[in-house]
Amino acid sequence: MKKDKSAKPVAKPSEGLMDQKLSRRDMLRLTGVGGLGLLLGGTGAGSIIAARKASEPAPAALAANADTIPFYGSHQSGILTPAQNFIVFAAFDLTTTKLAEVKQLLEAWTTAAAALTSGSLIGNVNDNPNLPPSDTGEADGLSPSKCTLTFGVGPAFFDGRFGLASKRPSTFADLPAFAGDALEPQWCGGDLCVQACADDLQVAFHAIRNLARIARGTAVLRWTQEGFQRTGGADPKGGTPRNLLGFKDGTGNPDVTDAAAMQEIVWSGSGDGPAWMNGGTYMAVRRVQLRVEVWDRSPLSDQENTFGRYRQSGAPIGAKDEFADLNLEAKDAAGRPVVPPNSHSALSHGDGSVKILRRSYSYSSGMNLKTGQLDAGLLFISFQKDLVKQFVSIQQRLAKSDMLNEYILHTGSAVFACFPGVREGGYIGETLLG
Ligand SMILES: C=CC1=C(C)c2cc3[nH]c(cc4nc(cc5[nH]c(cc1n2)c(C)c5CCC(=O)O)C(CCC(=O)O)=C4C)c(C)c3C=C
Ligand SMILES: [Fe+2]
Repeated sequence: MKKDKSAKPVAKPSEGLMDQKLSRRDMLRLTGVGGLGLLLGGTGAGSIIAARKASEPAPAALAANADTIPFYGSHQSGILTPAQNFIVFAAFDLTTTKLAEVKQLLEAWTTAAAALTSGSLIGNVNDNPNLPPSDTGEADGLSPSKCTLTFGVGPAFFDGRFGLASKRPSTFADLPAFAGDALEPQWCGGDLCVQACADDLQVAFHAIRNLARIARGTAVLRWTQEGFQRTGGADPKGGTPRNLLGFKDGTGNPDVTDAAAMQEIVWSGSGDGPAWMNGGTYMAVRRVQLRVEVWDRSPLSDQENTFGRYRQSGAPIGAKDEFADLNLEAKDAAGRPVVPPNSHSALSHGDGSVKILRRSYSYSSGMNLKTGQLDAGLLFISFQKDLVKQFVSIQQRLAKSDMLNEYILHTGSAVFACFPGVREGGYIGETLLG
């Protein structure tokens, strides 16, 4: 992570608050005024924005670096972006009831996100010995690591607090209860979400930590979950990653380079809902615990029948190639379906007309001290233009009769409307709040 040259004080030394000697009491007073005032002795948004001089390159201009994913664009990054190695997912609750403060937060997050994804330090107070640095520092010297930050709002955002009830997309609501759900409130919901993905866990953690810090006084963390896939270093060929049940996971995903397919499956367009979501998408998040100990005692043939795919190759049962089409009509010599109808692949595929874009990560959160079992699983994330027609219809089929249900437990659930992309000079959520 490079030092942002503009991190020097904008004011002349004798003029700026940042250059005055401050007593410990002054500092406590300044840092106690809430997140957006933290670091800054004033509006957080204003001071963060002051961190980059107009003459210096905007973060998008730095995107030439192969390690940088552009932050600005017509869609948010972190959706079609090939999955990076790590995720730190964070859901936030707003503590303010003032819409102006929410807007101020999203403006401050925009400036911070542009810096975080381009590898710059946040803010202009990083070398004043008398103030807490505006960037927490753990990513100093690290590359941007393809960091993406994806922002969304939950259905609760449209309750009475901010006068935005009329802007709620008509079908945007918490997911219905599904058979077998074992949801725990600590892994559910949120007014806002930030999905931080990067090829380095410390870079992704740093992003969430600093966004949470900036939010102080306006929003608080509600829940977080870290996740991982195999790294590019361990799998330089970049094959389909395997989940913690040992199976390739992502094979049947639609092609993200097919713009027409993405328009059909992922992006909300004109006529699909409110204009403020044009170019946005809806995210479903499910924290799914895996009963790995039970799975590990199951014979290979049971495991393969459960997914309807071979473990080694990832090919559908009866086929050789990982990417062969699922043939759900094929029968064996005894007239039985080759791919079990209650297998995960058969049920999630259905008749093939309803698709979603999955972008999940494995997680490992230690162990259950009572049972001695691992708390490991899948942070399932999917993007779709219509949660009800796409995610809910598939999950209803799975919840009813998926053979995989014996080995999984859905413990967390949330949905978010992910805004369209941010234009340079604009801010996250501008189409809704502007
Ligand atoms: C409601 C949506 C889905 C949930 C929840 C879900 C959970 C889940 N999935 C796996 C592992 C695999 N899923 C696979 C395919 C697959 N899964 C879904 C949907 C949900 N999965 C879809 C739409 C598909 C693709 C179907 C198709 O059209 O081919 C596979 C097979 C390989 C692949 O295509 O990725 C695996 C493996 C787990 C472990 C899990 C919850 C813990
Ligand atoms: Fe699946």
